[in-house]
Amino acid sequence: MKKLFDEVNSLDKRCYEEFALSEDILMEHAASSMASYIQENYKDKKSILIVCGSGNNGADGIALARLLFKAYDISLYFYSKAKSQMSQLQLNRVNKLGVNITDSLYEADIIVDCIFGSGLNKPLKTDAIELIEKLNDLNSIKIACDIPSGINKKGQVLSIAFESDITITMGALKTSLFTDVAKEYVGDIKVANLGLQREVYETQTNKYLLEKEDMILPLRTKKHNSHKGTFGHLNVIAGCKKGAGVIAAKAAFGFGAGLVSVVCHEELDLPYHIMQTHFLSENCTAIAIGMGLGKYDKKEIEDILSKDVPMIIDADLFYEELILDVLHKDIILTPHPKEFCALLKLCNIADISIIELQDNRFYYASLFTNKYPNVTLVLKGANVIISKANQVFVNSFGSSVLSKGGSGDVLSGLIASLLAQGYKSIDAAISASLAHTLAAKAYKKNDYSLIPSDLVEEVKKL
Ligand SMILES: NC(=O)C1=CN([C@@H]2O[C@H](COP(=O)(O)OP(=O)(O)OC[C@H]3O[C@@H](n4cnc5c(N)ncnc54)[C@H](O)[C@@H]3O)[C@@H](O)[C@H]2O)[C@@H](O)CC1
Ligand SMILES: Nc1ncnc2c1ncn2[C@@H]1O[C@H](COP(=O)(O)OP(=O)(O)O)[C@@H](O)[C@H]1O
Ligand SMILES: [K+]
Repeated sequence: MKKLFDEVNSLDKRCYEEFALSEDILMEHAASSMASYIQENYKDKKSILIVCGSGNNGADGIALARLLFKAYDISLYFYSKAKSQMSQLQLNRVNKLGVNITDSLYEADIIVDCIFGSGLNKPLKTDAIELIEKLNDLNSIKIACDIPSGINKKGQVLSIAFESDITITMGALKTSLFTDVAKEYVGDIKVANLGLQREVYETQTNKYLLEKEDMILPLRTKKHNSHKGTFGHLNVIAGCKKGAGVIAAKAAFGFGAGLVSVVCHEELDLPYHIMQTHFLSENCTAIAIGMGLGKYDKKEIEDILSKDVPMIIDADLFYEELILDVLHKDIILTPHPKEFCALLKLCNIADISIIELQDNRFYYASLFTNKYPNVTLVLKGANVIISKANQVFVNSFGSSVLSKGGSGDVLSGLIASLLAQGYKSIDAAISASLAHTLAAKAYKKNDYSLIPSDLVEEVKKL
């Protein structure tokens, strides 16, 4: 996993104070990282338009113009006059070289957005919105310097943002690049070193971006003397919408649980390898409950929730006060944003709209897990946030391929499967979430066509 930071100003400051690196050195490395990226990846391109604002984001752009002068046909466009000390210094340097400064926006092969970086601290004015609209309409390769202009420090987009293909971010990864809203704008994210290796530049953090290597599959290579019970017995509680439980059960079986039973009073048409029971199994090693639950018998659900068995709770139960009785336990919750808003309200943490939640996902996820430190929260979305106590992990591999009914049920099944097989809650949540999104990524048919069973088939091939 890679470290994520809410802000890097303090890390820059540490470079000046502890390592005696000047702002000029840091900026030279920032610009030089962008220049190398462009030269390595776009050898055949000719023209580059660098659009600059008045601060140090603009200064990065001016320095980039100097570094690529003569290698490409470079033009600088100024949204506003160079104001910061560094941008004036950089401007002085390019003026001496004779870099072209233009007042027209044109469809260069590459456009680099250096209008606003981490300094964006108020809503965009109309002229900035119009500028970004025009840039977005151009059919160029689009690179954002540090962060696409229009995304603020919290990862919110108040009006519009630059739609980049690539964001080259300075020093370290920031949480603002990993909100659901930002995902529409950031493209591929690369990190530019600022004159130090990342492990030296970075300090401690409690937030991490998950990588493929963080997925621990339930491989059986070290288990030879085994039987089906070795790999756990999952009980999935099916409710009114039985399909949800069945999808979860199938996913769980495909992800390695030795036995899977669906608990349901009505007869179900299940594949032969999945069992049906009317009550919890004596030997069950994990429970999945909530998906498709609908109307239920309160006493029965209370009994199930009171069991001392690893448990994942999903969907309908986030609207029920019953859930308050188990939030002190080591359980996993997998709400989507609407369900999480309902849960926050039930817990008296906040009464907010989905928009407000989506604009502050990290904040509310942390509020919740700080209040309930034994719970592992999997807050679904375009970038899934997984959090327990003070730790936060982000899974950014998902895509709109997954925006289908039933995708969440597959996820619950995958998590439950790992719980049944003995994974710790946080490990089950991380590995199953990665498996879910990487399986969707591996799906090669049309991206509108995925159905839950396709997802399970891809999970089997991971
Ligand atoms: N501090 C450092 O050592 C480094 C800074 N770097 C660059 O510096 C950037 C931060 O620079 P700054 O702090 O100067 O900030 P920015 O360049 O992001 O922009 C801030 C400027 O825009 C103005 N502004 C903010 N919101 C506005 C709005 N909505 N409409 C109009 N004007 C607005 C501010 O008043 C300020 O003048 C980073 O994003 C990064 O690109 C990099 O060179 C790496 C090293
Ligand atoms: N645009 C997207 N990008 C990434 N992941 C997505 C996207 N849309 C949906 N998902 C994922 O798909 C799943 C949907 O779950 P959910 O909304 O509970 O659906 P359901 O209850 O119908 O199964 C979640 O894991 C979510 O993170
Ligand atoms: K920018």
